[in-house]
Amino acid sequence: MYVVEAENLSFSYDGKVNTLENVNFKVKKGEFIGIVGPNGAGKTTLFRIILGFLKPTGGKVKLFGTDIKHFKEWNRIGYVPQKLNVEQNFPATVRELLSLVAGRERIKDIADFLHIDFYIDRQFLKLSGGQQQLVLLGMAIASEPELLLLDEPTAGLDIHAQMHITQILRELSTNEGKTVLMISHDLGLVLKNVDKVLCINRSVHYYGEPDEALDTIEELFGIRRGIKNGTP
Ligand SMILES: Nc1ncnc2c1ncn2[C@@H]1O[C@H](COP(=O)(O)OP(=O)(O)OP(=O)(O)O)[C@@H](O)[C@H]1O
Repeated sequence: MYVVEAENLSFSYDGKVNTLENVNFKVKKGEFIGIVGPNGAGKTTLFRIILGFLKPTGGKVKLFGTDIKHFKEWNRIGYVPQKLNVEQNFPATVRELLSLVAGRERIKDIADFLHIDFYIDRQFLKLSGGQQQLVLLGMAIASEPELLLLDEPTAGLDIHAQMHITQILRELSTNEGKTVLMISHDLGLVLKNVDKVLCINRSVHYYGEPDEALDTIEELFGIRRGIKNGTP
């Protein structure tokens, strides 16, 4: 059984233009998948479909073997948004935010695991971008979901924060068998850390091991290497 399966998945916002067209891919338990593609490629749209916010206009998506039309076990899925959309003076501390989704013991476990304990009583909005991302990840994993979706979790973070988050995602997939889907524009980070790359631009251009993904990705992004096969 696969954790996520897209079969000839298509989606259109306006009934005319397909934002996603004939998308096919399968994700096994414990896999760490990097989703890449140009701006407007349909990556976030794909997430919205997997999260049940949008319905496929063609084909289907299965979660844990069940057609999404009939899927009800949403607590098996955790979602990490790019940022928390709250008022500028939103006063909650990290602990208060975590207590919305976890009991005292679980908060302690999460804080230890993510190394966020030393700022747990600080106001969320006064934390750095990297610290905020870890808290959002903490909220998403509080209910121990089996599938985690992350929308650009390392955007705008420095190299240290990027590595910390990626290392945690690697650990969640390798050691705890969580399945992780991560949208990212950071090709270096994706190619170095994931099990498989899903390269999408309306349809799937590449789905497989990172080693062989580079040519397709460069083509898709219109990047030309200075020297290829010895010729400039
Ligand atoms: N609510 C909406 N209504 C109509 N069109 C939309 C809506 N949301 C997104 N789109 C369009 O669908 C296409 C795909 O958008 P999507 O946000 O899925 O791309 P993306 O790959 O996540 O892009 P980015 O890398 O810029 O975040 C774009 O052309 C976008 O303008």
